[in-house]
Formats: sequence, structure tokens, C-alpha cells
Amino acid sequence: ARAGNAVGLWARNPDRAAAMAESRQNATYLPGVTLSPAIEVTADPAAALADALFVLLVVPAQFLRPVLMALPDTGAPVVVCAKGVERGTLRFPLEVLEALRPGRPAAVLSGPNFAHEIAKGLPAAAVLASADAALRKTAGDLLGTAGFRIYGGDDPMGVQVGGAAKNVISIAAGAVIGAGLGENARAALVTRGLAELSRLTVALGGRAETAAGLSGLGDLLLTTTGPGSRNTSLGVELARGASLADALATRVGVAEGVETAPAIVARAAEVGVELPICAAVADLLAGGVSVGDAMGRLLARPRRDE
Ligand SMILES: NC(=O)C1=CN([C@@H]2O[C@H](COP(=O)(O)OP(=O)(O)OC[C@H]3O[C@@H](n4cnc5c(N)ncnc54)[C@H](O)[C@@H]3O)[C@@H](O)[C@H]2O)C=CC1
Ligand SMILES: O=C(CO)COP(=O)(O)O
Repeated sequence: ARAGNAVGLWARNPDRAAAMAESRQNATYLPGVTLSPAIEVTADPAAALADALFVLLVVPAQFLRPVLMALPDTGAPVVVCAKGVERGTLRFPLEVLEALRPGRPAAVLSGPNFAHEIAKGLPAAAVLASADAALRKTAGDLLGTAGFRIYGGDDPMGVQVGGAAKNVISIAAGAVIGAGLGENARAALVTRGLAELSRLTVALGGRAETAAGLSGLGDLLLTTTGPGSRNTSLGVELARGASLADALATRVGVAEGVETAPAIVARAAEVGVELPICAAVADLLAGGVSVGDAMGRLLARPRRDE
């Protein structure tokens, strides 16, 4: 909307959609932000999608499939903003889309982008990656503003791996801090986490340099260095003794790393890639190991060259 487009915003719940249309706020998920008059909120998906040049899918990774199934298919290209891996199928978001809408032009938008800062118009950058050069250009042109700099990318798999893996590594970073293991440990963990992210990217056909870009290193820098990240803050809470159920019950927004941790480990195993840090997070979330024991396990791995 800030870039000068008319936007249809579909919300599932008719009461919430009506409240948002009336108050011009999403009080639950983005309190304190006034919606632009160019955004028309509706609970009718057909109305939201009418004349849309493309569709932004902005629900958590586990809900992409049911949401896509609920939306009428207008033939419009799709830009996915979710960062995760679907449990069960072990698919990345664009793979879920391809299964439901084969051949549809699609892109992924990702980067170090806390929603509340984007909503305030603070400067930020993201990468819009697609195998479809025309979509990359039109969606990049339409979404970019003076303060929101969009880079194009032709490695959508690498971008998706970065977005998904960084959420898991953020939980690990939070756990290390919450357990008082120190900032050296966090830096080591994030760096070796980046190596995991990079290995998986390459094994799935992406490029190692994508891991060093906005969607990989960039997002890791944002979310592993402070409590502003929901995944990192979840890791802190778990390390301080909260159960996963209690930690999830007391928060509003999603922590994508919870569902993605076991899924990304399993997906990596399919292509013969080991993700020790992500696996440690999956075990921590499953309640099978303490933070101290998980760190001990990582430190005890056979020594090798970096
Ligand atoms: N919030 C942020 O700063 C950023 C979030 N993302 C990614 O965007 C995706 C969405 O995240 P958020 O909006 O932050 O999550 P959120 O937890 O704040 O909001 C979730 C949204 O999904 C809807 N939802 C919940 N259950 C649903 C269901 N069963 N079916 C359909 N919709 C459902 C909720 O009504 C809500 O609108 C995630 O993959 C996240 O990693 C990416 C960049 C930044
Ligand atoms: O992906 C994000 C910022 O780029 C949001 O991170 P959290 O979901 O951990 O808050």
C-alpha cells in the first residue's frame, strides 16, 4: 500500500475482518499500527483477490496448504512470505504451492524484516527470489518503496532454506543465552548454524552465496542477536525452564522454528546432509535433552576442518 498499490487483505475470521476494517488496526497481531486507507480488509477471499496482479501468502508455513485450498484460484502469480518447512511432507513453501498449483509463477520474499519495523516504514531490505524473471521484476517493482529495498534473486530454494533454517538456529541462540552459556557460544553456534544452512542449500540445488545474503546471514544477524525475535525468545524461555507447552501458551505470534526443526532435519537427511544444531533444537523441543546436554553433544562431535 505504501508503494501506491490498492491492496485487498483477506482475513479468515469475519468478526476480526470487520473489526479491522472498522478500527483500521490488527489489534491482536500488529497492535499500534494504522492500516493504510489503500488496504481493503475483507473476509471474502474472492473480493480480496479480484483483479489482483499477484497474491502475497503471509500465513505460517504449516497453514499454507489449507489457506491455498480455501482461496479461489484466479490464476494470479503467488509470492510466499512464510519461513518454514511443512511437517509431514517436508516441503518448502514453493514446493507446497507447486503441488497445489502446478506451473504457477511463484516467488519467495524473505530477509531481515521484523514486521513491526516494516509497518513503521523504517529502512529495510529483502530479497524476492523466483525462477520467473518477469515475476521477479513486476513484484519487485510493485512492492519496493524508498525505504524498503528489494533485491531480485534467482535462487528461490536457497532463500527458502535460509528463512526456514534461521528460525531453528534462532531457537538455539536463545537457548544458549537463556542457559547462560555466553556470547562466545552463541557466536560459534550461529556461525556453525550458517554452515548447516549453506550445506543444505547446496544439497537442494541452491547456491552457497545465497546463504551469505539477506535471507541467510542477514536474517540470522537480525534474529539471533536480540530478544526481538520470537524464535530466539522462545529459546531463552525454554532454557530458563519453561515447558514448550507453557512457552507457546503465553505468546501470540508463531515461532516457526518449533514445527520446522524436526522437518528440516528430516528433509536434510533425505539428501544425506546432517544438521547437528537443528537436530539438537528438535530434540530440545521434543523434551528429550537439556540445553547443557545438547551443547555437550555438539562439543563432543568428532573434530574436523572448518
Ligand atoms: N512477523 C514477522 O516479523 C515476520 C514473519 N515472517 C514469516 O511470516 C509468516 C507468518 O508470520 P506472522 O504473520 O508473524 O505470524 P503470526 O503468528 O503473527 O500471525 C499468524 C497469522 O496466521 C493466521 N492463522 C493462524 N492460524 C491459521 C490457520 N489455521 N489458517 C490460516 N491462517 C491462520 C493468524 O490469524 C494470523 O493472521 C511466518 O512464516 C513467519 O516466519 C517473515 C518475516 C517477518
Ligand atoms: O523472520 C523474522 C524477521 O526476519 C521474524 O523472526 P521471528 O519469527 O523469530 O520473530
